[in-house]
Amino acid sequence: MNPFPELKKDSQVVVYFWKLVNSYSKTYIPLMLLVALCSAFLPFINIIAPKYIIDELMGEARETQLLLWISILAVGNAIFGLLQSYLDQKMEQANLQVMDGLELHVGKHIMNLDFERLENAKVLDLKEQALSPIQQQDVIRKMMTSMRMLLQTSLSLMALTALISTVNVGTILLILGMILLNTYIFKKSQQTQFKFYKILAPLNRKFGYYSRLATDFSMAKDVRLYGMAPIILKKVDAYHKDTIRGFGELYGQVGRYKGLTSINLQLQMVVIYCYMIVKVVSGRIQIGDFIMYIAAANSFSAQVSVVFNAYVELRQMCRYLEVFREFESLPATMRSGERMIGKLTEAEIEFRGVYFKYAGSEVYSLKNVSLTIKSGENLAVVGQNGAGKSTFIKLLCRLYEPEQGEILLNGYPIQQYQYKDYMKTLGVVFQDYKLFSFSIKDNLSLKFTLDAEEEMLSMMKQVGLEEKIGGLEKGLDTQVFKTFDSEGTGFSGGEGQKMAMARALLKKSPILILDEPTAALDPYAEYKIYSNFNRMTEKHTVIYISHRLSSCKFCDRVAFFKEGELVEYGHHDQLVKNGQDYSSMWEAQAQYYD
Ligand SMILES: Nc1ncnc2c1ncn2[C@@H]1O[C@H](COP(=O)(O)OP(=O)(O)OP(=O)(O)O)[C@@H](O)[C@H]1O
Repeated sequence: MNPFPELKKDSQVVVYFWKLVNSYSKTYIPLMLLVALCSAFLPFINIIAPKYIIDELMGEARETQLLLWISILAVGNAIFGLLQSYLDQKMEQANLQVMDGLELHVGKHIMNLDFERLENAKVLDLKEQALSPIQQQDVIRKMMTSMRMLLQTSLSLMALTALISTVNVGTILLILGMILLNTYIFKKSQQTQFKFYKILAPLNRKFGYYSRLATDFSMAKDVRLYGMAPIILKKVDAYHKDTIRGFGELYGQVGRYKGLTSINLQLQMVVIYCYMIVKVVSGRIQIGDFIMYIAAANSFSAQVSVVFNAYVELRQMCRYLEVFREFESLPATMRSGERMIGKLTEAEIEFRGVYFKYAGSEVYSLKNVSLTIKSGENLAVVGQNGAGKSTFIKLLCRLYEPEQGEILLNGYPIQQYQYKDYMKTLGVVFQDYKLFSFSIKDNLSLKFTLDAEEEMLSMMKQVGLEEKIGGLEKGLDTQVFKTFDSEGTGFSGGEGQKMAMARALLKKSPILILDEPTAALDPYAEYKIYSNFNRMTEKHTVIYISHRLSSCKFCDRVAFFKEGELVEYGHHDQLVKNGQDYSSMWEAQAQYYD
């Protein structure tokens, strides 16, 4: 049997995390080494000093010698104790620093993950399996502690082996044999826990979702109006039953393993005591030696157990952390090119024979789409629900990659540009835009300068939020929502949409994409926005999706999508004249405006 299976793989995991830990706290590892050194040599005072005290008591009983050994015992323990508690407290601080750093590390990784992966159940389960051991089971700290225990006990063991060998090498072999057995039992118990945990991860993800349903304010309306509480509670109850049953089985098994380990240890001590008593009775060792060897054997046994258990635990932690590395190394399918964009004044977009279908879907959501949007042009994208309009936008925003064909910006495929640079060229308002619980200023996402504040206020006026902001005591510094500030402000659907529009316009990107930008606006606000629209967007190439065809009139071109295909393309008047689907849709809407 190979006692060190997969040593190479584990060492790589350990080295990777050591580096990671070190990058977040420079003191963590040196402190850990110092604690290990202190803890390795502390047991010796308590093993050796009592022997000399007893020898002295059994012999000449000199007061000075007795006092000396008792002082060594007391002062040594006190110094080590103080030092250890000081180091432990420093370690706690360093540990907090590391944990915060890792949270940040994980957060950054998730924010940079391909968007497409965030809707893949397997990736989401992997994410749960990777993150929950770090966030909830303290795996990194356990790994580092195992490393420390390995180091400190190895040092202790070297010294203890030398000490015990002076009485009998066989004692060491006996202890080692018993401990190997215990280690095997410990390993089994660890494997049982790991298997259970893997089964639990997807269940936990579901439970997390159900809990959010119950507590998330944004869901509260639907939950109440559709009487969803019993369904949610039923699902939570089923989850609880499953997990309680699973934990019951797990604890039963782990308990049996612990019982076996304890029986083993008692047996081992009985054998050692008998052996040492025989030695004392036959006059081969003194009482002082008996006490010292028993203490040394006890300590040796405990330390070897710690070494093996620390090794098994370290390997087990590596299993958890491997999953984290697997998650972290999910390849980015989004290519980022080398081409820089710089400050663009012109932005011409071209779709060339683009095909796309969503992962797991048989049907193409976009089929052979080709069109060119000239720099500064306004394009309206229209079509029935599910026609492919948002997909067209998502591909342009690089949330997904086309399966066939190309999308070009100023003549170069968009994948050839540096990803971050490309993102700067887009100002987007999605249908499900989000406002954050930050100040209005932060929501508008500009670095604060005096000019920027004036610019923001002027934009607020253009989008029709002037009165709203003017009525707020703290103006642009007011918090959005009341999550962290009871004086925070809420936004109606239409006001929120105006904020999202202002944010996109303030980004001053050459391309502006608006997905139903006025769906939540009242007719007066919509009229106001549209009468300003051409002036507000004159420097942009604009693409916007709308179901209100009246708004297509002021656009340079209209692209009409049907079942993923671009079936009509041209100016509004021309498409109305053509008498096809667009014109039918126009007439259907126009009758409500007559
Ligand atoms: N994430 C997804 N996974 C699988 N299929 C999707 C996904 N998103 C959209 N689809 C499908 O792709 C097709 C095009 O959807 P898309 O959202 O682009 O339509 P749309 O024209 O924007 O519709 P709407 O007017 O309702 O917003 C639809 O058949 C839709 O069901």
